[in-house]
Amino acid sequence: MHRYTLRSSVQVPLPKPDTLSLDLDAALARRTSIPKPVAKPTETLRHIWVVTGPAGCGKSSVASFLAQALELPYIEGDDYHPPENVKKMSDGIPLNDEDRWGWLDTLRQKASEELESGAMGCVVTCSALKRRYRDFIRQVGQAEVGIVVRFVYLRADVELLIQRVKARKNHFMKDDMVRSQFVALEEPDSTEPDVVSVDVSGTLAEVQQDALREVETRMFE
Ligand SMILES: Nc1ncnc2c1ncn2[C@@H]1O[C@H](COP(=O)(O)OP(=O)(O)O)[C@@H](O)[C@H]1O
Ligand SMILES: O=C(O)[C@H](O)[C@@H](O)[C@H](O)[C@H](O)COP(=O)(O)O
Repeated sequence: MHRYTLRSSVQVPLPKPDTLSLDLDAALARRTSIPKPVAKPTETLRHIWVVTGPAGCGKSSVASFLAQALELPYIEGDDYHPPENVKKMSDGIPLNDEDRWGWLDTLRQKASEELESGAMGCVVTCSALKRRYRDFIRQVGQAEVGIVVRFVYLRADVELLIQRVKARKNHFMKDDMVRSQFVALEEPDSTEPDVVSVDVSGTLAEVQQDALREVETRMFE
């Protein structure tokens, strides 16, 4: 488990009145034995980790793992689509920009709310297929000091994701939608340095560990 805290939680027990000593040496020794918290400037940063990529790339499977490992709240993007979007996707019709803006806005609001209510960060799933969608989510970090938005892009080829979505049960998004996701996709490149890219062709356990390693590396940058 990994925790990152805003302030040092070092607890120094106060001596009870009857054990107070007037011996100066002992008092000094006691003082110098108190560990001083080491303040890292980045400890005040709180991250919104947005796990992105086309349908079937493993957003939910990886993000829920990250949230658990990092002890952060988890926001499942698919839970916040309005019914019209779910109906459209269930009918095999890809969403367009207009369908997505309200949903993206809801997700970034939910993420901000988690931080406002005291969370040290949160993990969100959102396909965020296009650069402008990612830029829209980035605005949360630009609006407030101490909040950092970072993206984990789960990278795979289309055929692999068709297979994975085909095998997935009980989801409104079916495999016939995967190609349209790749048509819409604008893969992040080096012009988006806040994106970490993780190859998802390995087993789920491998991908989860790779993603966690990448996130941990950047947590205190
Ligand atoms: N690395 C992986 N290897 C094998 N199966 C995977 C892997 N990642 C995810 N899956 C499976 O693929 C399906 C899609 O994963 P999911 O997490 O729902 O993706 P997304 O949320 O991006 O649509 C699920 O059935 C999941 O169990
Ligand atoms: O689990 C999935 O299959 C995907 O997450 C899927 O539900 C969809 O990608 C998005 O929720 C929104 O749709 P767009 O990707 O078209 O924006």
